[in-house]
Amino acid sequence: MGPVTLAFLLAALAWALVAGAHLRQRHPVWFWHLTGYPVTALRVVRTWRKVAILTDLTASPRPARGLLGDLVVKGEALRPVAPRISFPKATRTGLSVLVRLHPGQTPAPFIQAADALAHAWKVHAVRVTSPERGLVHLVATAGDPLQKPGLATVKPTLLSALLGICEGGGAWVMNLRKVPHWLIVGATQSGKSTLLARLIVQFAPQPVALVGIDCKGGMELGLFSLRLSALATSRREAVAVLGALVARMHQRMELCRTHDARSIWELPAKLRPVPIVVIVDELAELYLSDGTRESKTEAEKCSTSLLRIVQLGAALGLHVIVAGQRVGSELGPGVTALRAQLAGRICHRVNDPGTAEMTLGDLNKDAVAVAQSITAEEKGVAVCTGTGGGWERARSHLTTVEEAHKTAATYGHLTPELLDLRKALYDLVVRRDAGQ
Ligand SMILES: Nc1ncnc2c1ncn2[C@@H]1O[C@H](COP(=O)(O)OP(=O)(O)OP(=O)(O)O)[C@@H](O)[C@H]1O
Repeated sequence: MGPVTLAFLLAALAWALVAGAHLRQRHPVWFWHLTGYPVTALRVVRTWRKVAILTDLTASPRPARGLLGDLVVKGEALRPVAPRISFPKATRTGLSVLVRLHPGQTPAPFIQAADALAHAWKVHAVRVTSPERGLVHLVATAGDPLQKPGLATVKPTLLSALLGICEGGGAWVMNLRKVPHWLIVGATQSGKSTLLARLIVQFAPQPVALVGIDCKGGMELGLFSLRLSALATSRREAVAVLGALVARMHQRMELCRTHDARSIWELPAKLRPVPIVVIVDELAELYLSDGTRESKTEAEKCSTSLLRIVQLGAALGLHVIVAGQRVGSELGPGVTALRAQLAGRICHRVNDPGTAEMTLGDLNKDAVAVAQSITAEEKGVAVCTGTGGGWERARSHLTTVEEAHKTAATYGHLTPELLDLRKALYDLVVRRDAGQ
């Protein structure tokens, strides 16, 4: 090889490296389609049989026992057959494979083998779902898209909030018209309050009343006080606000009954009351009692009112979003009933397996395992339900204090007046000043 050819080859290599780096940064999806996908697809096809055998995903056409003269011989089948797979199809962030199950096979061993598949295919994660009987869908994500999340775009609709991005690259949306009440769980510093802030930023421009209950002295939700129709910063205030909301709920019931409507959405637009979203930061502050009669009574009142709102409120335009570090029965007898009514679940990093189990366990076992694997560095990362595919890993958009102030100032004039709630809070002040 002459020096000119060598120089040309080196220049071409250097150009390819620079172009590759540019493509990877500017057009990661193209980069994946041109480079990562072909290699990974070939790896999937080449390793499938071996991986299937090692992870017990095969079936044997012959029984694993036979007769040798008068002896029954038990042992491994000679030729285990791996289930058939489709050719891997490229997705924006990885690839997907459809597996046709052998008769007698179920998706369960595939869910257990997901980690082994991710290692064999050298991808970040493999998700297993079963879109129809006899089929298993394996979705592999090449890298972790939540490391440097961008922000997806969606058309804004009433009572829906774009929270961040899902692992599959789609938008993470909370839609209260579809799932009316939500539970957000996570250890301290896992990202709960940031998620609540994001929710308020998203609901602030909408014709929606926002009511805050932040018994940590209003430190988190107080940032948005200009856009909140009421803010309770202690449990005493929470009792008053929740009581007023229950009374308001009964008025709405009567209004619907008078107009033969089964929900506020069936009422004529000019009669329809404004939807109310109640946001509770740190549930435990409402339930825990120091043993005194007064604190027990307050906790019971909070528990009863919250439960009534989540049981009856959805059709009446009352929605509840509750955040807390734990949601176990140790907080009080009402918590388990409340949790059962909060159909939407979001689980950030947790300190103990029990909390992840309580938050997601009734939905999907492998969602629990994924929630437990969220590390302390992955702030804002959570496993969420209600995304269409059962559950998904997602990361919220980081809302800064400046953004919170700006939102409250910009949309403060849209705050609906809920005079009964304000009056309930005012009466408390009057009673306190009167020494009652
Ligand atoms: N989506 C995110 N992306 C990047 N950083 C985040 C994200 N969400 C939260 N954080 C960071 O994590 C830290 C803790 O977040 P946050 O206060 O929301 O946690 P928390 O669960 O409410 O904690 P606590 O229970 O102690 O109030 C914040 O400093 C914030 O900057």
